[in-house]
Amino acid sequence: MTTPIRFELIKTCRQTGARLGILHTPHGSFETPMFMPVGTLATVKTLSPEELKTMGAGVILSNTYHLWLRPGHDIVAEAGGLHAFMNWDRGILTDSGGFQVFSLSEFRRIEEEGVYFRNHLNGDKLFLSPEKAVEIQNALGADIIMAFDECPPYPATYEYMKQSIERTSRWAERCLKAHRRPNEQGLFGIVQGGEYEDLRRQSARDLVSLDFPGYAVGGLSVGEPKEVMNRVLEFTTPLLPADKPRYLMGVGSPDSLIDGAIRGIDMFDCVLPTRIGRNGTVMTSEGRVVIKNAQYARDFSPLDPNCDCYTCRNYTRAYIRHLIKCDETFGIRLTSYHNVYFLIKLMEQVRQAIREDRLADFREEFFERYGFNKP
Ligand SMILES: CCCSCc1cc(N)cc2c(=O)[nH]c(N)nc12
Ligand SMILES: [Zn+2]
Repeated sequence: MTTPIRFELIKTCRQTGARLGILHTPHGSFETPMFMPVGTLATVKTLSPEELKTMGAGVILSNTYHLWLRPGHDIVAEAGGLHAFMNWDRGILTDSGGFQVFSLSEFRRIEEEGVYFRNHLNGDKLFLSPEKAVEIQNALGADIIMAFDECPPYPATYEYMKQSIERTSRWAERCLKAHRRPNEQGLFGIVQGGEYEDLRRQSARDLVSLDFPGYAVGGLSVGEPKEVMNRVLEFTTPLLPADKPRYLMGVGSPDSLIDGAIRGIDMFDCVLPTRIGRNGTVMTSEGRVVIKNAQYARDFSPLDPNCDCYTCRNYTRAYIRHLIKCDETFGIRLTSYHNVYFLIKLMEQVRQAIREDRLADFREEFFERYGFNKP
């Protein structure tokens, strides 16, 4: 079998152990560590593919659960798959849907065969299994697809977590068997286990024995303190093969991206930049700015004086505040553009710091300026 996904390790930062790599996919090769913007319903909200390319996005995400419900994976397949449907010719990754079922739907029941739940849009009864999740992702046609997993809430008891990861491992094997396009789409396994080191080891051992082309660390960014996330990463990423890509799911604040890269993560995704952008909050090199605040009414400087994005080169805080206050769509386009650009460029700076073996120094400088070190 020719694997469609290959990770090329370029170098390791001598200061931190962070990795500089290249993720090779059927739709291009992209440097890592990378930030992947999320386009849940086949669009990164308010941004065009051309804008995403201009800012340097390589892989974007879409969502099995949402696209299954609307417009239906059969329609996307008829369009020629997600790349054709959304006019995106670079990398696409789809999540398997389990997380969204647990986070969006009520009245759910988890059984060995799969998950019974209600459609969050109309209340219809639905069932999602490892086989169905892979069937949908095979139809959507993303370059990277994810195994169907359970992401237990935080905190979860040890007993609950143990039976959950053992079922997730059985589901992972069923996903591999159900995968119909292994030469075109790389199926990643998702390590679970919460904050329990022995369960993380058990989950990683099970999944690595199945030899996936890549691995995700799941079950984080679910409300746990950042110290817990960092501790879990410290003992989990070394369990994963060094020659395979490592994807930390749902992680996206600037400090977590830097701390995740330091702990050996290559790929990140998060809805944060577009989600906070829609309520007028932006990330800048000097910390977060809530643009609606009255202090910006006569502030004719850019969102971020150290940013060269389209928004920061052409518009002022006063103008963007005005648009957001008036619910003008162009306002959230400008904040979303800047926020996605900010995280993509942050990862460029992280990669440069790895090249120069100075990621720990970069972390110190960035945290100081952003205000992460403030008590
Ligand atoms: C488009 C969204 C992708 S990431 C969603 C996500 C986010 C977080 N935080 C955890 C998980 C997880 O454990 N499993 C799965 N499948 N997905 C997760
Ligand atoms: Zn900007």
